[in-house]
Amino acid sequence: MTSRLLEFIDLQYKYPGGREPVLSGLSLWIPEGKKCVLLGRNGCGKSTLFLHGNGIIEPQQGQVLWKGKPLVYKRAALQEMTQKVGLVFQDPEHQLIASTVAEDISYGLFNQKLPVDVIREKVERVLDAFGLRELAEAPIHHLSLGQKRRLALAGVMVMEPELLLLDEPTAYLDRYQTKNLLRELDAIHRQGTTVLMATHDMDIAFEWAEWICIMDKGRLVFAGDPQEALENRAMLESLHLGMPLLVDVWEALPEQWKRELGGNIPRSVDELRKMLSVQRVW
Ligand SMILES: Nc1ncnc2c1ncn2[C@@H]1O[C@H](COP(=O)(O)OP(=O)(O)OP(=O)(O)O)[C@@H](O)[C@H]1O
Repeated sequence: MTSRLLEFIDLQYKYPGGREPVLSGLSLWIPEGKKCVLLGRNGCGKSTLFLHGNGIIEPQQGQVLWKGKPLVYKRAALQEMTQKVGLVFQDPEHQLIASTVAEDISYGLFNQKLPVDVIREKVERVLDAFGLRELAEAPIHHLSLGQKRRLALAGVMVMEPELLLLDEPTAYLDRYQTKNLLRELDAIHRQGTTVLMATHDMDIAFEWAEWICIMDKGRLVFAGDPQEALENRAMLESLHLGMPLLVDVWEALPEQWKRELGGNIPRSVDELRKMLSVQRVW
């Protein structure tokens, strides 16, 4: 049975001065070891939920559980949570605090009071893993947005979190950068980290995720695997999420081809290409 790594139970949250609650009875859980996507339109509360995920925001009502145990809202326990649950903000400017790349990556490790040689070794590893070696001494304000985003992810991954929360990581990335990021996330996932990405992009969700959660108006409206989400076409369209492009392509294929291909919508263009070449339909 899949275990629940992080679980939100009946969360309610209204920002001070806000008219409506942003989260109104939201319950969802993140299955351990899966690549998960959180979908929902602008302003439905995805970022607010993420801020509950590692204890930055304390629920006004409801509970957050980590491996079945309620979060403890005390300094030491929260510091531990920010190590276990890495949060990458949508805007890297909200995340980067030190003056150079290497300093920024090491910041959390110094907070953990690790020995200097251990810190140095971890920073070196992450500089290589994220292709930041040549920028190690660069001032942060010299970096491009794409480099800042890469650095924000590196600064979180150096803490070796068990769960990685990414808030719209593909916003403002071109197709090439998006593909690279998804490849990086696959590598992170293969090394044992559970990943949850907030996005509006159905194509990414369908191609990449193993588990999809959909929020609307501060509540969960769907949780399940991507194929199951596609069976709820009316729901996806009513939430203005639309269908992945591959579904439209699939639907345009002749009925006989679809039958010969086994009736399952391919998850990526590569998969479609493979199916078509195996079946020799073109
Ligand atoms: N600090 C804040 N103070 C007051 N209201 C806020 C604050 N942060 C967010 N909100 C409001 O809460 C609602 C939910 O915002 P949130 O950023 O959680 O949604 P989201 O689903 O992540 O949106 P997006 O997809 O556009 O990033 C919005 O109406 C937003 O204006």
